[in-house]
Amino acid sequence: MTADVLLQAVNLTRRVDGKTLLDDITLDLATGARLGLVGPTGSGKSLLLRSLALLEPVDSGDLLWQQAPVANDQATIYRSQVIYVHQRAAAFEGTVETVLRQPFQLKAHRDRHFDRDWIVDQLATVARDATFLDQPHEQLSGGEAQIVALLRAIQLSPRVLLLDEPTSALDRQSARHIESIVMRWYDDAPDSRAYIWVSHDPSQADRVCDSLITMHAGQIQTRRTAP
Ligand SMILES: Nc1ncnc2c1ncn2[C@@H]1O[C@H](COP(=O)(O)OP(=O)(O)OP(=O)(O)O)[C@@H](O)[C@H]1O
Repeated sequence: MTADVLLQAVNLTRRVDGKTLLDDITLDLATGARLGLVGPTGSGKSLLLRSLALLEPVDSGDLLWQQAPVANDQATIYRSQVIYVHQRAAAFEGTVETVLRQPFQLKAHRDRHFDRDWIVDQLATVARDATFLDQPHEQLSGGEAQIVALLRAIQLSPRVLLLDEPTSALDRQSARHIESIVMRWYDDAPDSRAYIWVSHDPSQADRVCDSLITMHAGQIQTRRTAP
């Protein structure tokens, strides 16, 4: 099957206080891509991912979604297709179920409905049962909060996940749980989905990525196929 280009960054550049933080970044993300983003601390990985998620501005360059520039009035639609997952999940009030239901109150997701059975099925793959939904979110462990953050995103069926070190603060088992949720989302529709995964863990990058981009000082240094 031919891959379709979903997301394209063309010559993205970001400068702050005379320092170039992103330097002429060009990359494509096609359907089926499992792209790893690696590089030393401060090389610009998070900033790039956040720029792709429209969470940070750029000074120059273009961002294209399915070959068309992302116009200001399409940002909401774009954000429902391209979801950024932070390395530490935000804290929320209320139960896990309340937190998972919240996105459906937004205008952008009004045509969708919370699917409790689907969530319970997902939780089973990470050794949690339905009672997990009744737990207060603020009492969850870091790993559990990250599971909720991920399920909150993927229940919306995004085409692209931008995963910013989603397991860096977690123990090994929790990290594997996060990986299994992402893989399940990807494997459900690999011909229409893709992700970028920032990781400092080479064995994880080998496990979850097919190709790797290495950043250094705001630039793309190398592009290669994962071993
Ligand atoms: N909004 C911002 N305004 C100004 N400087 C920023 C901003 N975001 C990031 N930076 C700077 O840009 C550089 C790259 O930061 P970034 O967080 O993207 O690095 P990183 O490669 O993700 O690092 P790490 O692996 O430690 O997470 C750093 O010097 C950082 O201080």
